[in-house]
Amino acid sequence: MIPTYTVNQFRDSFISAKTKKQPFDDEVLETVKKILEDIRTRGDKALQEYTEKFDGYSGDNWEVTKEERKAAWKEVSSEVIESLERAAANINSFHSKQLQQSRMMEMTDDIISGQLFRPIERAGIYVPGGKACYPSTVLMNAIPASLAGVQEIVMVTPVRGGDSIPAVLSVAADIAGVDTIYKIGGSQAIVALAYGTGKIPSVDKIVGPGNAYVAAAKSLVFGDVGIDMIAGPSEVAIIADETATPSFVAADLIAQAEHDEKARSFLFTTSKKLIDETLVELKKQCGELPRKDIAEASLTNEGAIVLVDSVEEAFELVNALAPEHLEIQVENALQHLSKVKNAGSVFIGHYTPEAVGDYFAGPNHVLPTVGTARFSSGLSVDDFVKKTTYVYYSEKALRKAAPYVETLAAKEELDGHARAVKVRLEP
Ligand SMILES: NC(=O)c1ccc[n+]([C@@H]2O[C@H](COP(=O)([O-])OP(=O)(O)OC[C@H]3O[C@@H](n4cnc5c(N)ncnc54)[C@H](O)[C@@H]3O)[C@@H](O)[C@H]2O)c1
Ligand SMILES: N[C@H](CO)Cc1c[nH]c[nH+]1
Ligand SMILES: [Zn+2]
Repeated sequence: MIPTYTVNQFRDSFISAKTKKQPFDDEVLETVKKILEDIRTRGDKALQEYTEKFDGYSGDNWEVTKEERKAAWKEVSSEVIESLERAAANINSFHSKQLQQSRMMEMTDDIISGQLFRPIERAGIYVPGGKACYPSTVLMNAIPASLAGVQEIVMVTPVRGGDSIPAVLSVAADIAGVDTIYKIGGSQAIVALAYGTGKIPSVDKIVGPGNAYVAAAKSLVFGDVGIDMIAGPSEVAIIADETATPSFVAADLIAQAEHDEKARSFLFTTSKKLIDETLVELKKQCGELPRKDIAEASLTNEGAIVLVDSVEEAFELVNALAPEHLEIQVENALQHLSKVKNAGSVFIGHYTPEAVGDYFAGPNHVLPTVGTARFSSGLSVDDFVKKTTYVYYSEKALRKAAPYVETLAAKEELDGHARAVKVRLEP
């Protein structure tokens, strides 16, 4: 099952530059480059061929119709609808506090400066669908976009067998304010959203998690469109001491591992006893799991348990790892929050499983992975807002600034710049 490492072995295997994980390999990148060129050249025809090849859907009409979206509500149970609506309310409430107004930074008679906050006009959201169905990811992607005031939210997600997407995704899309849904997925969907294909309109920014093909496509289209991040497989790091409950720890490691064979679940603990008991629990709990094979492969090949000398040492390793999710299951957990430097999202105490954040608590679950939490953040309203600065100077203000601007322009040997000031102040 999940291997144990010493602190040094863990550093060498997971943190050192040489062994650091990449979200996709060269082979995936080459495949996606070909798909990109082909779709840019042949548009809808190529999109249809790739969608048939990878997702088994051969039709050439990808939009989920208004009638289908209406009918979907009848296929979803009232419990699921209520859960989605309650989750959406929490996500909405958390993200609404991220909204910012355009603002003036300075306002005198002679100088005005500030920032205009404007929403992106068209956003594309990717909802993964290869190995599981993620209505929660519809909410997490689309609610911040809706709150930001995005004019058109276009969702893409692959069919999962048959020729339609799961009804629950359509219901979640309605709840979250998605305008249009296309049943396309993988790198072909990202390329279609980036450049348009005839039937699929292009967007200004693409957000959302996905597998290696999706990540590679996002990296290739970046620049022509905006992206939120290049995400790798899901991750959780748990810091636990002797007060942690082995069955809770094991459950949380498994909850991440069941996403994907490549998902990464780590336990850093000061307690040898907790390790022994967690290993027993992992065996027991995996046995009961429908997605047992995925979880076991993930834990065995990508997971790690590390016995540390102190909680401080655990934080040092976690900050170097910069995991997507961090759980702190130690005594007085809240008091350790200030030790967190690098993590996408933190879950504090014995009764805050990451799963409550995945679905319900309010913070976003689209988060930086594979160490990118060192320099980036999870999805938020900010991802859908552009900030344009503005400045006004009166003649008097320009006169005061002129010597400094002219000196700097001269230093850069840009006489035209100096002239643009001088010409205005000449008698
Ligand atoms: N961070 C988050 O918020 C979050 C949420 C949900 C899921 N995830 C992660 O997202 C990932 C989802 O991956 P997934 O595979 O389930 O769904 P996915 O929708 O990202 O990928 C499936 C698509 O990949 C394409 N594909 C598959 N094999 C291919 C091949 N050989 N060549 C070219 N294209 C191919 C197909 O078009 C298919 O539709 C998982 O790693 C999961 O852990 C993250
Ligand atoms: N844990 C995932 C992000 O890594 C998000 C998710 C969606 N559904 C369940 N979990
Ligand atoms: Zn999850």
